Amino acid sequence: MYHLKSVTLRSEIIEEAYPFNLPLIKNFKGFNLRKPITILVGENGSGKSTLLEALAMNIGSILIGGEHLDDDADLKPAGDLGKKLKLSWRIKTRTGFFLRADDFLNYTKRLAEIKRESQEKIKEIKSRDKFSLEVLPYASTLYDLKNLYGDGLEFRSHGESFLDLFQSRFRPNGLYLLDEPEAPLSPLKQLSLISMLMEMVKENSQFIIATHSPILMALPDAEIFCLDNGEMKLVDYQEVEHVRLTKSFLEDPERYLRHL
Ligand SMILES: Nc1ncnc2c1ncn2[C@@H]1O[C@H](COP(=O)(O)OP(=O)(O)OP(=O)(O)O)[C@@H](O)[C@H]1O
Repeated sequence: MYHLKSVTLRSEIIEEAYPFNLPLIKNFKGFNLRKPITILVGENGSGKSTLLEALAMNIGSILIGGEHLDDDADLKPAGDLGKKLKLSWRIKTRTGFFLRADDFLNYTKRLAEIKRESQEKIKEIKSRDKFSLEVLPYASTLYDLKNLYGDGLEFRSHGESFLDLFQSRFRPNGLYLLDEPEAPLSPLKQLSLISMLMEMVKENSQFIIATHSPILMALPDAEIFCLDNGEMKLVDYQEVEHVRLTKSFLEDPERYLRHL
């Protein structure tokens, strides 16, 4: 059984500033989550990330690769919107995370830094006193990193390490908010991601995914909301602009290119 059931507004919106001035938010009536996977599509700037961030703030999700949600000043407006949202749950879960592909690079870099700093610290302490217990916290950090990520995300390509991260951080019964997870992934690896998500759904996890990828939009067991024109509308896969345009372009790229 998946977790989040519906999102509505707690009170009327009277604020004028971002994000309340976005057409999507001005017209927001709420939405139901009737499938384990909810996909948000729409033009650039339609408000997908804003909505995901507001949900993450309301839920108190762990942000992978960024600061703690409450410490990230950029997320303050989304937090204000988050407070206005009323979430109803089938079964509330505290498992899960919020992942923005943009944060991911910082994350692997930061992990590599922590690893290097810990190794250097251990070396430095041991050069002073071979048996010092001061090494323990650093050794424990290295141990945790190895346990979570094996020999290191930093030795893998972006796409590979991104998938590793999913694999190592997914837990059953979680709610996962993913913002454009396709960003570092080849089409083949997007299929791997689909396969991973399908496995996680079998383990009672739920996903809300903002994406521009026609491949990810084809995820089975998903409902697709299109956020264009300031409204949230349920759409069929074949109706989505990204799918229609990509298909038509690939059939005959010249037809488009000669007009550009
Ligand atoms: N901190 C901010 N202050 C003011 N406007 C903002 C802020 N963040 C985003 N916006 C605006 O809000 C609108 C929606 O942005 P959002 O990032 O939610 O769109 P999106 O649908 O996720 O777009 P994309 O597909 O390009 O990622 C955009 O017009 C954007 O410029």
